[in-house]
Amino acid sequence: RIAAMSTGTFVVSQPLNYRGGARVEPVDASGTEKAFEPATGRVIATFTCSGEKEVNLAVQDAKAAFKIWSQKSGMERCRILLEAARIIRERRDEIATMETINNGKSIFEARWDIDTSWQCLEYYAGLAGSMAGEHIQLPGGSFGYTRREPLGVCVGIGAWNYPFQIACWKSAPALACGNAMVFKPSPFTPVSVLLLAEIYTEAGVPPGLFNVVQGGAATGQFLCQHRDVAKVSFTGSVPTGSKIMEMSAKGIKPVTLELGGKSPLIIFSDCDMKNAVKGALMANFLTQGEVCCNGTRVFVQKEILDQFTEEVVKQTQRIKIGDPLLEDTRMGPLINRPHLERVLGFVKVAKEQGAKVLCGGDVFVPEDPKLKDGYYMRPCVLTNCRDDMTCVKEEIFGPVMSILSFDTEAEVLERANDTTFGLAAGVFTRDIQRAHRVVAELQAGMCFINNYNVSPVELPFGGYKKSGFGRENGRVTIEYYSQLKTVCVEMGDVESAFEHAVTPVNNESQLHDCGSAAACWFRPRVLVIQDKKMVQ
Ligand SMILES: NC(=O)c1ccc[n+]([C@@H]2O[C@H](COP(=O)([O-])OP(=O)(O)OC[C@H]3O[C@@H](n4cnc5c(N)ncnc54)[C@H](O)[C@@H]3O)[C@@H](O)[C@H]2O)c1
Ligand SMILES: O=CCc1c[nH]cn1
Repeated sequence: RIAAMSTGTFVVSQPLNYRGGARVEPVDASGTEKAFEPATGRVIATFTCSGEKEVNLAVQDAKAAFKIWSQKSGMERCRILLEAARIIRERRDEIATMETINNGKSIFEARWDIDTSWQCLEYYAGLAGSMAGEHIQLPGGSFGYTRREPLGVCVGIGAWNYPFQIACWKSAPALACGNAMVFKPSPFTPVSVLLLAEIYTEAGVPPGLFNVVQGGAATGQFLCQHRDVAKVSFTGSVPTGSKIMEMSAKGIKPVTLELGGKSPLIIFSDCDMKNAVKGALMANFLTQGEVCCNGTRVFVQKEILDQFTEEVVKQTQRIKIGDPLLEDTRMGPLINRPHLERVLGFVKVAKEQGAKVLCGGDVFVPEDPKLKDGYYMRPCVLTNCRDDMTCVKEEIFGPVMSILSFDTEAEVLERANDTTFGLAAGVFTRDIQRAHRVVAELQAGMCFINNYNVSPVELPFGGYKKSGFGRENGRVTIEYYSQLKTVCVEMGDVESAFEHAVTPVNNESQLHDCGSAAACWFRPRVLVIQDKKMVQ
């Protein structure tokens, strides 16, 4: 039904909270918010932000569902996640349409996002059945083993640039590990995550396992401070990430922080020029440049600066801007008017600081009259940039590429790393040794060689430095949504320290000859106390 929609027609008619397996209106409020269709500037939803009582109910439902879900075997969870992945795949166009309407990204790109969403569910479904601990042999037939157990109720808080995908990248590993989740999307993009909640229910997760609360900072704070929340996974800006970490620290809750960036893309003169130009566009203009890992500082080796710049400008000017639901559109509107103004402000400051605008950087008004109140701008390429300029130092989160030139590998590495961020980095070169040498030196969590902004779900994604910590995707993320329990099993008798005086152990062979696990651990301490030579 939604897939058949055209821009300017959709309005939200159902509640946007999801609790106990159904859409609900929140029982209390912490204000209201409006969601827009960026393509037209129309309001598509006015909704109530969840208050403390609603957050409590969502966590309570999640807690109850956790009891059921965490008792299932990995294979049982796997089957349900695979079914959810199948439904997402089947409804790909409908979900992508919803994402495009509420976020503004082109439908062409939104379909890619939905693909990396169901792929993520499939990937963690596959891992669910193989989550396992270790068995460790101890002396005298005693042994230990470890159990990888879920954490409990996890909170996911998302940004507005990849609303459906972020919800999947957080919930898939969380649910695969046996956790429940309460998810809060950005108030700018409250809509598509409801489709995910319904799909999980249809696929067979227990009611309450995946709940959605809506709202901004206040709702987010209730979630982070809730005593029954075991973990917070956050995607958003550095300042908010810092507050999330502070709140979580008070409750000793582990956090995953997926934050912002100002990533370098290094183009050496021996690169394949065609691919390097394509890579630079991929690194800067997906989702109107509103991508955390974008390579917005494009360092180009002097010998090819003019040729590269000319080609990048030519390709950038060819990007079709307009109605994001049209098949041939490749750049839609930015998320909202304040953000558009902010991005245009960065271009203005760049010019004032001496940068040269080679193309774009201004408002774009589409011919279609229904789009006249949308938030469009032309993608921008800046040259004459210096490392100390605002456009080169700060995350713009819009379609603005800064080109910088360099001479040597050592020089570019130093400049590329001279940032407090460390999310991503890229290098284009035909020299295989240089490629690996350079990425080994780059201070970034996600590095690309001869490509940029591809997101295979098998690979961990996350930042260094102020871009955050913890990872999404890849096998390692299982560790961020589970905890390890160690079980020590005594097969002999308990050897108590208090039953009789312990004879000092005099040599190595005696130490290893002890009959029980406990004896092995306690005797060396006695040895330290009794053997004067050792304490001296
Ligand atoms: N590293 C990544 O994977 C990744 C992905 C997407 C976006 N981002 C980053 O996100 C930023 C843009 O997103 P944004 O503008 O939505 O970020 P934001 O930090 O303003 O908001 C992110 C989320 O946090 C919530 N929030 C705000 N204040 C809060 C508080 N005090 N307590 C709890 N929750 C709170 C918001 O409502 C929203 O849901 C950019 O910096 C971008 O780089 C990072
Ligand atoms: O915006 C940054 C990259 C990303 C996409 N989905 C989650 N993170």
